[in-house]
Amino acid sequence: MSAEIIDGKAFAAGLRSRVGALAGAFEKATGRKAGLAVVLVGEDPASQVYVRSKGKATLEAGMESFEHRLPDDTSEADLVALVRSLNADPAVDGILVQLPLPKHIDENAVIAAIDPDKDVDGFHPVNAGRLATGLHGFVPCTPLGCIMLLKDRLGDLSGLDAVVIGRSNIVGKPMAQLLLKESCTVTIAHSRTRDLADVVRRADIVVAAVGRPQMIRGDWLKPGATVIDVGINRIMDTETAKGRLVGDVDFDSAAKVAGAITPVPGGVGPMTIAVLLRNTLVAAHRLAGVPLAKDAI
Ligand SMILES: NC(=O)C1=CN([C@@H]2O[C@H](COP(=O)(O)OP(=O)(O)OC[C@H]3O[C@@H](n4cnc5c(N)ncnc54)[C@H](OP(=O)(O)O)[C@@H]3O)[C@@H](O)[C@H]2O)C=CC1
Ligand SMILES: Nc1nc(=O)c2c([nH]1)NC[C@@H]1CN(c3ccc(C(=O)N[C@@H](CCC(=O)O)C(=O)O)cc3)C=[N+]21
Repeated sequence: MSAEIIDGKAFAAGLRSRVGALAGAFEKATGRKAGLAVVLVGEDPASQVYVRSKGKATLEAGMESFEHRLPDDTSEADLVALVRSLNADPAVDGILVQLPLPKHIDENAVIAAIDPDKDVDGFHPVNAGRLATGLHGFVPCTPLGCIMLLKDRLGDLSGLDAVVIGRSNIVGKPMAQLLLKESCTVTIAHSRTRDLADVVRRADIVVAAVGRPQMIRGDWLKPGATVIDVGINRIMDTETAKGRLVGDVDFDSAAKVAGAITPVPGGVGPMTIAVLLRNTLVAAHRLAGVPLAKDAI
């Protein structure tokens, strides 16, 4: 058996073009473009790549992109002051502060300073609380992108056994909340989980968000399972002696057992950016008081 490859890149391209069309309609209705502000502190090369691709995608969708690059030694107070000025800026609908931040800055303090109604990452405790209690709010981009791919492939997820590996605030926990909302039976595994292989073997849906290259192997999977690989790990390829990107799942062995699997790259990553644009467009409509049909995107 060989798994179907879930083409996140193609799905994300479709989502981006739908967002683009609605962004055009928003501009016509309001006379201004929806705007996303991205804040990057420091020179981390991976973060710089992400921020550049977010900016490019924002412009391509017909939205305004505001990039703020701050030096590594920026103080927490200065960063919070910038966030507050973006909260107050009527041209800015969405605010994203790229993580991780330098060690001397308290990430929670910065996230808490973001206006929850501009928090398109969905990281603010108010939005986490809204998700946990079933209220409308912003949902973190990566988990929301994963749910879109799962529903596209499986339709109704109700009653399925789902295992999420990882319990971070930005991926694992909101992912589990979303699967619960879809009426899956959800298990959250983490570094203290005993016999992870045994937990994974029960699952119809496996979401891997660990940060350990190729950790989840094909022989752990239930045959036919749907595997969503969130991991982004840069490793050195021993054969070519070049760096390459791999997920948290050992793709080759998993693809022999799974029913469907997302690749890395080209799976969840592109969805994260497309959902970010979607969330920004939703924020713009709410802030401008322009209605957007519930299932428009
Ligand atoms: N595609 C995309 O758009 C995105 C990809 N990522 C990628 O997803 C991965 C996870 O990111 P993130 O959630 O931020 O990472 P974190 O490091 O915040 O969390 C990792 C989680 O994995 C758990 N874990 C670590 N080791 C093991 C183990 N041996 N067995 C089981 N669980 C383990 C940890 O458990 P514990 O809590 O016990 O420490 C923790 O809950 C990374 O590769 C990251 O690069 C992240 C964001 C977006
Ligand atoms: N405030 C904040 N919000 C985030 O959403 C956020 C963040 N901080 N910090 C870092 C992580 C990581 N992340 C990714 C986004 C896109 C790809 C992506 O597009 N990946 C491509 C490959 C890109 C490459 O080649 O490097 C792919 O998987 O195909 C990956 C990872 C968002 N994150």
